[in-house]
Amino acid sequence: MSDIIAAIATGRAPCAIGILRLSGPGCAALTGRVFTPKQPFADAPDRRLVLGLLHDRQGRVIDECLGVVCRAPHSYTGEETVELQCHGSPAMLAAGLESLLAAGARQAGPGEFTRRAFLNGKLDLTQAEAVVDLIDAETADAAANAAGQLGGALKRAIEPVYDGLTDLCSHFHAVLDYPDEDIEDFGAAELSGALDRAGAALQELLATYEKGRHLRQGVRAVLLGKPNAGKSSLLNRLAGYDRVIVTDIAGTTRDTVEEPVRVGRVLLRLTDTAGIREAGDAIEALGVARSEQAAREAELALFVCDASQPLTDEDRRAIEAAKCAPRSLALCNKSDLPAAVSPDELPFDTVLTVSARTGAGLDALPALLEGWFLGENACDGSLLTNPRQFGALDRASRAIERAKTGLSLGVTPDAVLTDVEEAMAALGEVTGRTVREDITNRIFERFCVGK
Ligand SMILES: Nc1nc2c(c(=O)[nH]1)N(C=O)[C@@H](CNc1ccc(C(=O)N[C@@H](CCC(=O)O)C(=O)O)cc1)CN2
Ligand SMILES: Nc1nc2c(ncn2[C@@H]2O[C@H](COP(=O)(O)OP(=O)(O)OP(=O)(O)O)[C@@H](O)[C@H]2O)c(=O)[nH]1
Ligand SMILES: [Mg+2]
Repeated sequence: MSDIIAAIATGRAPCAIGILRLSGPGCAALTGRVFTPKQPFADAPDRRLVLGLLHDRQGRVIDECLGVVCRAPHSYTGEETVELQCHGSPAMLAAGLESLLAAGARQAGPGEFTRRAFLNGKLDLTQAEAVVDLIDAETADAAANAAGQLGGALKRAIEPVYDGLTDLCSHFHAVLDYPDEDIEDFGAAELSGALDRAGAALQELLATYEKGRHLRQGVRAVLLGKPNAGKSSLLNRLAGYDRVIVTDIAGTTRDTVEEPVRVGRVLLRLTDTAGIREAGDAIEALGVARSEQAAREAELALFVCDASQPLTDEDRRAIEAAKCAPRSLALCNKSDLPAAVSPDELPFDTVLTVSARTGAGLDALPALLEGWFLGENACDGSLLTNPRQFGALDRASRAIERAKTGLSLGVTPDAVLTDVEEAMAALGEVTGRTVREDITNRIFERFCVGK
């Protein structure tokens, strides 16, 4: 039987409401020793807020707050749970927590509430991982996809594949039980059809990962150009505030600076770089080297030129660096000044004429980037976003491919079976059916305390 855990479930800054949370059999009675509504809290009606006084370890009243009991099994964790909705003073919440710990609760570890929900079958592992993704979501689309997975979207995509493979396994076991019969007698075509379906379903899911990754982690993007082109001005314009220093001195930015920037529905992890030029001193040389490194690591390069000046060799060097990224586009900046560069001089499929100073032309960027990186997805949880899940599904898919090849080459049924079982184990790691404890530990470590 599990013990009673307690934690502050809300943030560490003063705010309107702060929540203390407990889970474990008997937690209502335990809470009743420090939280006193009119009726004893242990007898409070299920899932109904009651008003009462919260006492610290010394018995002093430190808050007037609301408490609620959710009795097992109808709670988030599946156990008896209690929440105290207090005024949001971090100091008072800490004193309240201490009081609960003194009454016999234990400080909850990171993700321990959700771990209990997982262990009690309230959530599978895809849903538990969606909880962290939801908390970490940096865009509404990322939240929508995580909410879909919390609702079981990924689980529903994977379970039928797992069930299909379970059926296959029982066929193969039948084959193994009658070693004198030929595998053909067990419907080889049917077996390979089932493998094909499982493989195709996994491929479909794996193919969503690129967009899913962009949704969850954002797109690594870099601004490249010669000094004074207006890279830092563009970063500030996209960020919506003066994040980096802008001056008319060439070589203002000396090191790379990263800033998350939302462009429409796309989250860019945008890196501003030192202008690319023949370096004057050692620090500048390092800065330029870093700019070129950032370009190599980026998924999107934004080449910026000062379109009020003719192109130079420095521009051409920056163009070359930008072309190293999988996607690139050119921003012809300073459109508020008379133009000395025409867009078709630039060797990019996409050239936008913009002004960091006025913001002109930048409104074309959201639709463009959404098309490239998110596409027309519904954000309903159907996108695979998590590298761990991708890795395990990829292993499952490879194992199925091996089984298919084995079957077509006529290898022994037990060899094919080994591959199918490996695929099932990998799928089980995603849903949590067959996951090892060290893996679940690592997953729940990513959670915050109180979740
Ligand atoms: N105050 C508060 N807000 C919260 C949570 C919470 O635990 N407390 N949540 C969590 O961190 C999330 C909501 N998730 C929850 C999911 C299930 C249940 C629950 O009580 N489930 C029961 C009853 C279901 C029902 O009434 O339909 C069950 O599954 O049996 C509660 C919260 C977000 N907001
Ligand atoms: N007229 C005009 N000036 C701009 C525009 N964008 C930037 N500038 C000016 O150009 C100068 C250089 O801008 P920065 O943003 O510092 O240029 P940078 O590319 O970051 O330069 P380095 O950090 O030196 O590589 C500043 O004086 C800006 O005010 C623009 O759209 N129009
Ligand atoms: Mg700069």
